[in-house]
Amino acid sequence: MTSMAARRFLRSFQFAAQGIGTALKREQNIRFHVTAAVVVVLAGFLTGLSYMEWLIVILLIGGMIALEMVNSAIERVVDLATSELHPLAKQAKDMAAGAVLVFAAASAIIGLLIFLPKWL
Ligand SMILES: Nc1ncnc2c1ncn2[C@@H]1O[C@H](COP(=O)(O)OP(=O)(O)OP(=O)(O)O)[C@@H](O)[C@H]1O
Repeated sequence: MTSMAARRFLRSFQFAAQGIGTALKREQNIRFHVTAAVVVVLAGFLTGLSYMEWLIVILLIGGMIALEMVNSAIERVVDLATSELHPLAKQAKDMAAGAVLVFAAASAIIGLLIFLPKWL
């Protein structure tokens, strides 16, 4: 990689890190997901998970936080596009929120399928 390309890559990385920082600072939902992730990881250590189960848990935690950040980004873009009430603005925000709900429900079910048999 040329030093120019490396610098550009590093800058993109810095902007992404700023995005994560902003999300943590401004979005209560994302702080909730991060807290929930810490609880799940602690529960994973206490319960004892297999290699595959850890892979799934890490994928779900990362996916959940990433999707919540995309949802927050969509909310901002919609608010930037219009300050008026518009049916498309509502559809965009509600679909993004719905996507978060779908992934959260799937994650919760998979989490229960992984943890419950070990606890019962
Ligand atoms: N510009 C808009 N036009 C039409 N409906 C909107 C608009 N902005 C938000 N809504 C709708 O109003 C409802 C409440 O939105 P609200 O603004 O309270 O939350 P949000 O912007 O979706 O998220 P947050 O509370 O995190 O800012 C949602 O159904 C949302 O889709």
